Formats: sequence, structure tokens, C-alpha cells
Amino acid sequence: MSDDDAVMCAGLEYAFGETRAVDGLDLSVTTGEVFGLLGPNGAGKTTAIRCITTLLPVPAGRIRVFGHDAAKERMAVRRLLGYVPQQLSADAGLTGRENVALFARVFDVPRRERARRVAQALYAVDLTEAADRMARTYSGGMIRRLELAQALVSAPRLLMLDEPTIGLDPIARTSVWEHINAVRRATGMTVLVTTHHMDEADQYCDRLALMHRGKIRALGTPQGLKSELRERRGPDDPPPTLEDVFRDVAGRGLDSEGGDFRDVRSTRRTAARLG
Ligand SMILES: Nc1ncnc2c1ncn2[C@@H]1O[C@H](COP(=O)(O)OP(=O)(O)OP(=O)(O)O)[C@@H](O)[C@H]1O
Repeated sequence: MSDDDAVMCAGLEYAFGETRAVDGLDLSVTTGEVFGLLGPNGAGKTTAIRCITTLLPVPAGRIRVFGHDAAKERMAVRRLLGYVPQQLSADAGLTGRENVALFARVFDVPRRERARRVAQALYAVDLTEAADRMARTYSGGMIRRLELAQALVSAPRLLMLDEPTIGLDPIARTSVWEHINAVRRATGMTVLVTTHHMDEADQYCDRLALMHRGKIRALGTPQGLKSELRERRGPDDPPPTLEDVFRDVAGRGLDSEGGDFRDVRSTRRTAARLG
């Protein structure tokens, strides 16, 4: 761990009453990588992400973002990051451009640069043509890309995405990832993402942490995690998938509880807000 890391968490704890949502989390995210945080529902991923964004206080342990202490330098940390939460963050009654402009104001993008930066962010997610339409007319994939533009307008060094592709069809999922990667190539931005989709974690993340009951249980590259399990199981077994790695760590599969309900819940939440 070093202060050059984009994110460093040491001994992080966070409890809701009796529930120890994050329970001694040690984590470091290297500058420039796409880091995936995987885990079943309730593993503590969202809570950890919200502590790193400074939306939740840090009751025990330490978090540094590009060397800045999240407990003592909250504003410095906030200026460095863009955050796309699980919940809908776009306003249906505004156009795409107005939604992004709102974030530009909130994140203090200098007034004279705002129009250009808003247009740039919309262009980066392929929403230039739809920019002046009401967000309520957008598809689910377009809304997610709009939320990405909202997070990108402040030119963050660290982009944090909580389940960015939940409820999207495979084409829209690929499109969201292609836009994330294009911005990353252009800017060198670091990405910290939570996902339930093992195929996405495998394909798009440089490194993964498997989180279970508030702690990291396994850490490595997708290939490294699979190879390590293969070595333990022996060459006669079929080559393990990431799902197998997860089952080995957590005692059950990532998709074995609640996935469908979460998708429905998330989709309904989106529909209710935009409808
Ligand atoms: N506001 C809250 N009040 C009480 N308990 C909470 C609250 N938010 C989360 N929890 C609990 O903390 C634990 C961790 O939840 P968290 O949302 O961080 O997990 P997660 O890994 O992000 O799960 P999911 O994939 O469902 O979002 C769970 O047991 C959850 O029920």
C-alpha cells in the first residue's frame, strides 16, 4: 500500500446497529486500474463505496484517496471522484444536457468552462444527439450513460460505479463498458466498480476483490484467481470460472440469492422515478 494508490482502506469498519456491514476491510486500488468489488447481496460493497466517497463517516479504520484522508479532508477527496450510485441519479423532468449541467454546478466546474465540459461529457457517452430531449424519453441504457456523463463532468481521477449495468440488456451493458473504457484510455482515470455480473468482472476488470460478510476473501486478477483455484483442484477438474472461485470462497454462488429480486427492484425504482 502506498500514498500513490488511488484508494487505500485499512481496517475499515462500519456498522448499522448490530449489523457489521464492513468488518475490517483492507483494500488498495492502484492508480489507473479498473478494480472490481464483487460479493453477494449484503456483503458490504455499497457501504464500503459510500465510506470511500465520504457520504458515510469513517467510524474505525483509515481511508485515503490519492493520499488524502477521507475523514479529515472530505472536500479534497470529493473533488477527485465521480460517483454513479445504484439509485437513479438523473431527473426525468430535465433534458440530458440540463441534468449534466446540474452536476457541473454542484461539482463546481468553473462557470466559463461549464457549457464546453457538459457537451464533452455528453459526447463521451454518445448522447450528443439526444442531449436536448427530456430524460424521461431515454431508454435504460441511455439513462445509465447519462448518469455516467454526470459523474464525468467534473473530470474525476477516480470513478466509482455501484452496479452500473444492473437491469440492462447485454447490448446496453456492453455499451456502458465501452464508454467507461474509452474515457479511461483518454484520461488515465482509475475505476472502482461493484458488479454482480461475473462475465463483466472477468472481461473488464484488471483486478478483483471478492467480498463476503464485510471482508475481502480473495484478491487478484481474474485469470490469477481462476488459475489459483485450478492448481488447488488439480488438472483433472474442468477449468474453473469466476463463479467457481466465488463459490469456493463464500461457500455458495454469487447469483444464488436475490439477484432476480434486485433486478426487479432496481428496474421498478427506475420506472417509478422516470414514469
Ligand atoms: N441504511 C441501512 N440501515 C441498516 N442496515 C443497512 C443499511 N444499509 C445496509 N445495511 C446492511 O448492511 C449490510 C451491508 O449492506 P450493503 O448494501 O453495503 O451490501 P452490498 O454488498 O452493497 O449489497 P447489495 O449488493 O445488495 O447492494 C447488509 O446486511 C445490509 O442489510
